[in-house]
Formats: sequence, structure tokens, C-alpha cells
Amino acid sequence: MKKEKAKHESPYKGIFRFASEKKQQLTFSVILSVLSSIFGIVPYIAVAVLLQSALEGRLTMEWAVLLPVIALCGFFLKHWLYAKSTLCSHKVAYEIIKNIRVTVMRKMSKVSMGTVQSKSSGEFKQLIMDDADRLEVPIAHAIPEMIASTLVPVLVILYLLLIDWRMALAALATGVIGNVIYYCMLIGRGEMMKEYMASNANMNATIVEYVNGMEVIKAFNQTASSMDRFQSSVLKVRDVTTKWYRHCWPFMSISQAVLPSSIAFVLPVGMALFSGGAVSLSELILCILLSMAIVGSLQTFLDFWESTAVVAEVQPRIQALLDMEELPEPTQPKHSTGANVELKDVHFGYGDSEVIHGVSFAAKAGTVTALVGPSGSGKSTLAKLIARFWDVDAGAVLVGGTDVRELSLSDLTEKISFVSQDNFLFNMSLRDNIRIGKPEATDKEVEWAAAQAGCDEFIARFPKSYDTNAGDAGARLSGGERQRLAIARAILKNAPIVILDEATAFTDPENEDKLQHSIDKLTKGKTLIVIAHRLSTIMYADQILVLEDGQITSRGTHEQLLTSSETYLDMWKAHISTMDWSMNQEVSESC
Ligand SMILES: Nc1ncnc2c1ncn2[C@@H]1O[C@H](COP(=O)(O)OP(=O)(O)OP(=O)(O)O)[C@@H](O)[C@H]1O
Repeated sequence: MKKEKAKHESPYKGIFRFASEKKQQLTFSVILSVLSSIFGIVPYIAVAVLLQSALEGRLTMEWAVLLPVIALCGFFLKHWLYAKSTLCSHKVAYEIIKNIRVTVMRKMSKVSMGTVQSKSSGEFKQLIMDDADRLEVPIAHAIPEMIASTLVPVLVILYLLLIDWRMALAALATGVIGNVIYYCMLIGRGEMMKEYMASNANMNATIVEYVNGMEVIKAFNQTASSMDRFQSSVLKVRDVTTKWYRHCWPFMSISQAVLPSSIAFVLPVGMALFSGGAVSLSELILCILLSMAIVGSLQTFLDFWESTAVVAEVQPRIQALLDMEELPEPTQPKHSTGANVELKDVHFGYGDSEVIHGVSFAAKAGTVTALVGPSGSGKSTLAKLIARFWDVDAGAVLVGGTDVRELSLSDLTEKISFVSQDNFLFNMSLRDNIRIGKPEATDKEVEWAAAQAGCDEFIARFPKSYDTNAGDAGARLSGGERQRLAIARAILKNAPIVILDEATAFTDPENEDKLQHSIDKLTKGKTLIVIAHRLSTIMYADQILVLEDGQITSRGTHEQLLTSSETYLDMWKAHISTMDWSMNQEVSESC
């Protein structure tokens, strides 16, 4: 119902839904803008009165001094009120832009990972950063100025109609012609803008990919081909933009030449009327000055067409993002009790092809369950299904005895700590990166968790210690250190269920001990579901599940599997020989 309403509302209305309590400020800004425009006419009227009185020989000394002062005051007030008006409207604009960004980001956390991954990060960046920024001019300028720009010419034209309707038409003519020409320029803009947006999004995506993939590009000497793709996306944006400007410039130049030339109409018409005796000299002067006074307002209309087109483009794209299907939240969420995890005949596929075929297992509270199996067998997928990054296609995932689809997302998130393969660090201090685990944690708690995870010693190496920005530190952190930071996050969160996805994948033997130590701290007394290629780390698991092609082919303890599962035995032998090889390497290096 809400969605339907959103679909049918005007783009401006759709944007102003994000203004929240700042809407009144916009009304205030409009009032100030109208007053500013009215005071903008005052100098013209003052000059007209001055000339009239001079021509009619009624100009006294007081008026000769007073009228320029009035003109100056009008000029000053016009600019002062305009400044106040734009200050208010900018506050509203930035509030709206902030609210759009926050709402979109919140929305992303409520949809499945599949939906998020269906768009490139470049597309998201374009919408959340660039497009949202483009709304500043329409909101901060177009709305207040447009209303003032309509009201003032209307009042002036009504006044001119009282003098002579032909003078009124002459004063309005260039404004109307200029605006019609400019409006014609915008016909077909929608299609061109779509092309521009698509090429810009592609350029953004290529830049993000280029920067993120720099290591691979260098390692595989792909600089030339990656640069080619990047360059062609930049050239495409240039070509589309040039095409648009080629289309626009004749319209723009003509409308901008015609619009301010009201004198070209007013003067001949006025002179004809004056010589015919239809208007007096003082009326003629007043008409000429007033027609010049409204030129600025009529020019503002041009910006309004442009701004309206921008809002009409951006708002539906924001709305489309907000309409992304959310992972359904139960209307009456159930509560989970305990920290058992159970999968019942789970089937799941990314898109059409199923990758998990009927997996069932139960992990009792406080026990360790290890998932092992060849690459691509579905271990990470199962871990992500438990954390409800996706919903299962059939079967059920139960946490604390309740189907995860019947738990509120916040309840589920509180229950589970997920330490994944990609230990993403946000562009903020190391302290705040750890604090993500528990936003209300004190500095002491953060440092305690870091110490438990063995991060304190490497964090102390940085001159700014915990206040080091993760972006600056990132390049100097080893894979193992990044993982320990992620573990510190999870220790701070202290959730009863911990999922470790390949948490030891990047460690060298020297660091493995430290990492294992921090994992032990994290998982003590918790339900642990762990994916590890280094089988030595999961030898003592309560149960080990061997996964092959999305199915559990064997299950049991380490000892049981050595005799019952050929796949496990092969994996164990391979693991042992790798360990032997690395030990031999170490020995030969030390010799
Ligand atoms: N986001 C995704 N979209 C489409 N297919 C995916 C996605 N993630 C994984 N897959 C596919 O699902 C299957 C299982 O992948 P998964 O990552 O769960 O395996 P894994 O056992 O964890 O592998 P590895 O040990 O190499 O990490 C693979 O065929 C993989 O290509």
C-alpha cells in the first residue's frame, strides 16, 4: 500500500518525504525568498519614482536623498534575505540527502546478499553519493527561488496590465519565448540522461574494480587490458556528455540571449503607445524598469526546468532501490532459546542452479561442528545460510529452536558472530573497527577484547595505536592480523553462536598459534561452527561434517572419519604432507 503510494507520488513529493521535521524550514526559506524578490524590485521602483518626479518637476531635496537610500535598502535586503533563504534551504537539502543515504544503507542491510550483489558497487556509489549530491541544487535553490520567481513576475504583470495590457504582454514576451526554447531543449533528455547514467555507473564500477583488483592486475601483468577497459569507460562518458552538449548549446544560447532582452519588445511597443498617447512618459519609464526587474526571476525558471528534470531522474532510481525486496521479517517475531543450530533438509541455489541439496545436521549448544570438504562443495554457503545472508529455498535453518525466518533480524544478529574470509575493515580507527562488535562498548572494553584476540601488540606498533585509521593501517596489516581484529570484534560482541569461515586461511605457522589462541578465547563455551582447510585445527571438534557437491557425505569425529570417509582420509593425508613440507622448509631455511 505504502509502496503503491510511493509509486504514484510526484518526484518532488517523493524527495520531500525525506525532509522529516525540516519541512517547516523549507516553508520559511520560501517566505524569505519571496520577500527577497519583492525587495529586489524596490530599487527599480525607487528609480522610476525619482525619474518621474524629476520629469514632472516635483522632485524635492528630501526625495532626492530618500529615494536612493530606499533603493539601497531594497538592494541590501534583497541580498540579505536571499542569503538567509538559501541558508535554510541548504539545511533542508543536506538533511534530505543525509536521510536518503541513511535510508538506502539501512535498506541494504535488510535485503538478501543476493539482491545487494545483483548491482555493482559502482552503481551503489553512483546513487548513494553522486545522485544524492545532485539533489542539492533542486532542493536548495529551485523550490524557494521558483516560488518567488513566479510570484514576483505575476504581481508585476498584473500591475502592468492596469497600466496597459500591451505593455504587460511586451514585458512578458521574451521571458516566455526564452523559457519555451529552453524547455524544448529538455525534450528527449530522459533517454540521453539514461545513457549518461549508465555510462557513468559503468565508469564508477570500472574504477572501483580497477582499484580493488590492483593486486591481481599487477600480479598478472594485466595493466594494459585493465587500463583499456577503464579508458574506454571514461571515453564513453566523454562522448555521451559531448553529444548532450552538442544537442543543448543552440537552445541554450538562443534562450539565454532572448530572455534578458525584454527591452527589445518593451521599448518599441512602449514608444508606439506613448506617441499614440496611450501611456504617459512616467508610465513608460515605470514599465521599462519593471520589465527589467523581472528578467532575473524569469531566468530562474530555466534552472527550475533543469532541476525538475534532475529530480525526475534521480527520485525513481532512489525509489527503485528502496523497493528492493527485503528478507521477510515476521510480523510477530518468535524468540529463540539457547544456542543450538539445526539445519533440516536445506536446499539452496544462487539463482536457478541448486548448490545445497538437502543438508541436515544439528549442532548442540556449546559444541564444535566443523565443515570440511573440497573447494566449492558449499561450506561457506551453509555458514551464510545459518547467518541468514540468504533464505533457504526449501527446508529450514533453526537457531535456538526457532526457524531463522521467524526471528527478528536484530535477535538473530545478536545471537551470531560471523568471522568471514573477507575481514573487511572500514575507513575509520582500529578502535572503532573493533567497536562494531558492540557499539556501546567503552574504550577499555575495546582494548580488553583486542588484548584477548592478541591484537594489542601489533596495534601498539602504530604511532597512533588504537586511533590509527584502518585505511592507513590496512596495507601494513597481515592477513592474520586482520583476522585477529575481526576476532576481537566478535569477542566484544560475545554472541553465543560463532561461525568461523576459513578463519585460519591466511596465517603462517608462526602466527597460527596466536590466532588459535584468540579463537579459543572467542569460542570458549560457545556453539562453534567452523570451516577450516587446516584439519589440525579442527581435530578435536565434537563433529566433523564432510561436504561434497552440496551434500553431507560423511559425519563423525576425527578418529571415526579417518576410518569411515575416504575423502576425509585423503584430505588428512594431504594436510599432513603439507605440514611436513613446511616443517622441512623451515628446517632447511634455518640450516
Ligand atoms: N554469490 C554467489 N553467486 C553464485 N554462485 C555462488 C556464489 N557463492 C558461491 N557460489 C557457488 O556455490 C558453490 C558453493 O560455493 P561455496 O563458496 O559455498 O563453497 P566452499 O566449499 O565454501 O568453497 P571454498 O572452500 O573454495 O571457499 C560453488 O559452486 C560456487 O561457485
